[in-house]
Amino acid sequence: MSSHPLEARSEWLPTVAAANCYASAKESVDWHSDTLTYLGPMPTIGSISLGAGRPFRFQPYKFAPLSAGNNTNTTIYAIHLPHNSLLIMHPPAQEHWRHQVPPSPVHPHPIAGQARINITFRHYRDEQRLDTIPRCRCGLPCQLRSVVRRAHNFGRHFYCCHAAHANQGRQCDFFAWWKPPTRGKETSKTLENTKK
Ligand SMILES: O=C(O)CCC(=O)C(=O)O
Ligand SMILES: [Fe+2]
Repeated sequence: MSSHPLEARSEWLPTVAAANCYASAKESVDWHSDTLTYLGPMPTIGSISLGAGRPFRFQPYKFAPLSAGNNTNTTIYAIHLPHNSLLIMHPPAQEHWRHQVPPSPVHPHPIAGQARINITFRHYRDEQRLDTIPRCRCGLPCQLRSVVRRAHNFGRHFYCCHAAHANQGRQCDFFAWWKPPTRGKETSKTLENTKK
């Protein structure tokens, strides 16, 4: 059941499982929010941990609204992810928070030892497809993100150029606010070039 107006209206049915293998305690994932391009705004992500236990850290963005028990936006929270555990990142986990798996001591597993496998289950939304996502001036599909570094428009979703990773660091200045699909029509139109 969706509870946020921007969440997918359809039932959460994972269409993608993405696996990460951390061979040892040295392997880590730095601070980030998960890319929203195919998930759409306000996704729910299920995350299974297998093998060595590792800490998982999360921290609200500076301008995220404070909630009860969240005293300052610099607080870093850590939870232990043991073997065979399920972590569910509910909305607005990606828009208001960032997360990481730091390089830190592991709780070894009797068979896997230091190794940990993480599988995230993600629901790619019907309307967030390669043929509906806008293309930037480089001619490549855009990335969907939300505003995280400014108080103004905090949390608002936008498309931007994602060419740099495939284009030797070069990218264009394409910008377009994400617009919810009109009811009954699974399209993602955008409001191009309005100010951020
Ligand atoms: O390994 C984990 O528990 C999290 C990995 C992660 O953040 C990701 O794949 O986006
Ligand atoms: Fe992540």
